[in-house]
Amino acid sequence: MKQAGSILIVDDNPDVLIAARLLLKQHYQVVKTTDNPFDIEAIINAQHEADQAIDVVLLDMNFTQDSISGKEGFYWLKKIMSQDANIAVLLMTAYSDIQLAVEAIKAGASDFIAKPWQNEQLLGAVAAAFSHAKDKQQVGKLTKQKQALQQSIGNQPFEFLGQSDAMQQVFSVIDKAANTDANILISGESGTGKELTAHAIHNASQRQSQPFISLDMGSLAESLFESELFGHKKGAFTGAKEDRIGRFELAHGGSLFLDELGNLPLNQQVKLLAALQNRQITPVGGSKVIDIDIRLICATNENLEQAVTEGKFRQDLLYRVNTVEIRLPALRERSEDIPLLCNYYLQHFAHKYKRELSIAASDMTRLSQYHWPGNVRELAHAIERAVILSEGTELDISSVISSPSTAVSTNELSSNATDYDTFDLEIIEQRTVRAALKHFQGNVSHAAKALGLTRGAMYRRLEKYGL
Ligand SMILES: Nc1ncnc2c1ncn2[C@@H]1O[C@H](COP(=O)(O)OP(=O)(O)OP(=O)(O)O)[C@@H](O)[C@H]1O
Repeated sequence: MKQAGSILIVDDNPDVLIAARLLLKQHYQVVKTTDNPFDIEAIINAQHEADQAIDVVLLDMNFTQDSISGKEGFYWLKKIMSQDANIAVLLMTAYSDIQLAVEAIKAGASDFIAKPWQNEQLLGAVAAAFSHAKDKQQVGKLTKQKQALQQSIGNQPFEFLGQSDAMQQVFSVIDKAANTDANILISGESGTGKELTAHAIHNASQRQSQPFISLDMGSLAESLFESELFGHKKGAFTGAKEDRIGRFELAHGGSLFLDELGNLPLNQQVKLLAALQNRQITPVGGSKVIDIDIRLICATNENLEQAVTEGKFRQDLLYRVNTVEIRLPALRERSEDIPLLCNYYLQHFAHKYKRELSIAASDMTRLSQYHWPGNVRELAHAIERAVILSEGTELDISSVISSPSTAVSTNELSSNATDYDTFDLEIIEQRTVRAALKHFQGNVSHAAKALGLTRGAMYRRLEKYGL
């Protein structure tokens, strides 16, 4: 049976091309030949586009008649390696020369073979070159996977805390569901800990030593969804300068976390559903189908059932992703957790900014009564800001609760954001952002849309104002 794989033979002698082709065609699926090394680049590109990327090039060392220096071979070897580092190049020459062989291998060739060859000898060298090419491809893939993993490690989550009954219930569902491969849908307002929950599920699952790959659908331009999810081939669209591995493939063996699932456009929902049903994907512009083994975790701060009713979200996709549902309570619904969280973040930021600080009992009561519209994210930012601004050994919570720019009383929330008692644009902007968040019950995407901001721009403002 023929082996999968593509080989290109480059030699200016037509007899050599015919002999090598006849032999290798019996063993490999794709065998291309050329007597002109200037065609190499175009053939490699065409094979790539046809999803039959060249794995091995069998390359003559000397193209000009009577040339024996091997210089041309080295020139084309370097060109091939810079065009596609995954290709293994097997050099051949009629003038067997150990010194040349050593130099060729030092320059990056996979091996060296002397002409005329014995068939068995050539087959052995080509098989070794194929295995070298597979190793190179694997290393390339692992390097990309490592980069993606390092990004997730960079966002190392905080501890996941909660003593309230509501959070204990959440932890219990995580315990039960983590070890199954069930798809999980996490819902809750912005800042309630949906991403932290996704990490907790992955870490408690049997996939914990495999990648955890996330994709925030809220911050993606519509044209990028498909390529981010499934990857693309070089040249698939303008700007696709090289192959890109999609998140599905990066997460293979591990967990894929799709944040803000409600933002996925309807035409992309069909593709996601097909990928989940078939457990296979095809990169944009490619034709090769790739098997995928992932555990899917999705999050949303939208009501997806309502989105189904409004025709914005596919019912069949919702059924696919919500085998288990976890609803995270807003912080104001579990105010008994507030002291625990305040102390945890106080300790964290006091250590970070090398401060010794505590929270007075009366201030803790005020913090517990505050309604925290931005949930735990707001609490963490508020504590960090207070740690920086406090002067004594007691945490000064005036920057959290009573400064005019950050304090939010129920009155203020119900007041019109554009009732000007100040013309300070920053304060007006901050109030407007708050009012929009309140209006959309903490739904960042909706608030951003209403304000005419991208989700990224909205998050920058939330950070800036510690919301
Ligand atoms: N239970 C918790 N214990 C400790 N920290 C928490 C908890 N919940 C959330 N946080 C912290 O709050 C911040 C926001 O959490 P996370 O990103 O998980 O929220 P989210 O619900 O995914 O938000 P969004 O919908 O805006 O993406 C993070 O810094 C996280 O560490």
